[in-house]
Amino acid sequence: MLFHVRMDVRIPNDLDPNVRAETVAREKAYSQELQRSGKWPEIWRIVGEYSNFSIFDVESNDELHEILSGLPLFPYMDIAVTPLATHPSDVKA
Ligand SMILES: O=C(O)CC1=CCC(=O)O1
Repeated sequence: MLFHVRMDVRIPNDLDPNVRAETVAREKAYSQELQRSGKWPEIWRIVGEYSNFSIFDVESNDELHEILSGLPLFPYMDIAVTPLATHPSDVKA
């Protein structure tokens, strides 16, 4: 199952800088492990924003929820999920 996910990162300005750096480093490692596994095949920075567009390829809504809620930056994010279906005009389908 494919999902388009938008993540808007909203880290509070008063968060301790060491906690911020450590959380961002854990986020990168968590994300890269999922990218290597194939579950997070695309991640793109949205130009001019501390946000990304990502594609997830997972087995279920529950699996996506588990992945997203496990993001180290999850407490500091607004997340919007869009389920994707095959387009009838897609030449690859
Ligand atoms: O910087 C972001 O867009 C948030 C994020 C998600 C995965 C990652 O490494 O950073």
